[in-house]
Amino acid sequence: MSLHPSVAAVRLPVRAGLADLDAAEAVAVACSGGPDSVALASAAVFEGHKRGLRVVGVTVDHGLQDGSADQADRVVRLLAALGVDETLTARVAVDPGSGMGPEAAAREARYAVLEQVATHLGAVRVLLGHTLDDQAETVLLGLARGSGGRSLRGMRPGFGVFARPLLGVRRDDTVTACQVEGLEVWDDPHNHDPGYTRVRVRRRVLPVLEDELGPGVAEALARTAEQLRDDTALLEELADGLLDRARREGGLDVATLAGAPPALRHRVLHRAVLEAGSPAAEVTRGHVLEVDRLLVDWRGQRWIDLPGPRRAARRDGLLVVGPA
Ligand SMILES: Nc1ncnc2c1ncn2[C@@H]1O[C@H](COP(=O)(O)OP(=O)(O)OP(=O)(O)O)[C@@H](O)[C@H]1O
Repeated sequence: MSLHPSVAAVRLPVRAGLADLDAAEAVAVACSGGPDSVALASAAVFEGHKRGLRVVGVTVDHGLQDGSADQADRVVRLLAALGVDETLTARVAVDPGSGMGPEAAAREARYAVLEQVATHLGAVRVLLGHTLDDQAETVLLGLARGSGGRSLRGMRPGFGVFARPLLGVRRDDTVTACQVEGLEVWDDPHNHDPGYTRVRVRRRVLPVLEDELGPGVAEALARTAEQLRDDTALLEELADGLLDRARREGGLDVATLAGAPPALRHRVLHRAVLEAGSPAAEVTRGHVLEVDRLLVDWRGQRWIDLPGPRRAARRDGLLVVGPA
């Protein structure tokens, strides 16, 4: 019997994503029980074992919903049935006082614990099930917020120990792959709650765009992200150099930075403000442009107030950002 195209669509990038690992190394799959990460786990077991890798599962129970412990147990059983070598459930309490929204706080806590558990299990990589649809939604959400390249570049295919091998795979394929493999997946009620902007983008906005503009819109949005990733990588590299120098010299050299193109100036200033301790969620483009005026349109202003509270000021040819 030939392989179903959706199963092949999921396995192919997983195989490619494991190709650099040596036999007997371990890879972890982060599984929520939803179709994306279940299809991912199935493909990882198949492709990983073929290469002699140990494949371990990790599921995180945030305890945010009733029955979440049962849900975690179901994922553990499902992963065992798939043939995963070992699965751990990590229970994480989300800090309500973190200043982040509950979703962002849960995500932050999840990545931290996934990395710890993976290390504990001896895994050199942690696979996440984000798909091309997730990427397209991220780009659309960013566009609607007026975000710059750093947001519109979307999710990275890899960062630290994490890898997202399904970033080029449509969600329809993960869902179909689970169906044809007879895998019972969890239908997260959050994914139906129109109170979430992402859910509305997924269920209402993207389908309209695909109807009106033709299929391939999601792929096009994902390509936008990819192109911006290249552009922003160059910008980040240049910014790194200027920020390294600023750390050595106790501030950003005004003459050098004032002569730099706006895209680079703004990037450097944004990062300098965050490094000085202004909370990311509170720093707007308006703040960055105001600090920029200290460089390119200086009319003797003494300092600029920033969230934190922090303050940016010119001092002896340097631009310094620090506590107010
Ligand atoms: N509770 C969890 N435990 C382990 N991994 C998780 C958990 N929640 C999310 N992940 C990982 O992060 C990826 C993206 O999560 P997100 O919440 O965006 O999607 P999801 O709706 O949970 O997707 P899926 O269809 O895989 O369940 C998942 O595919 C999975 O790899």
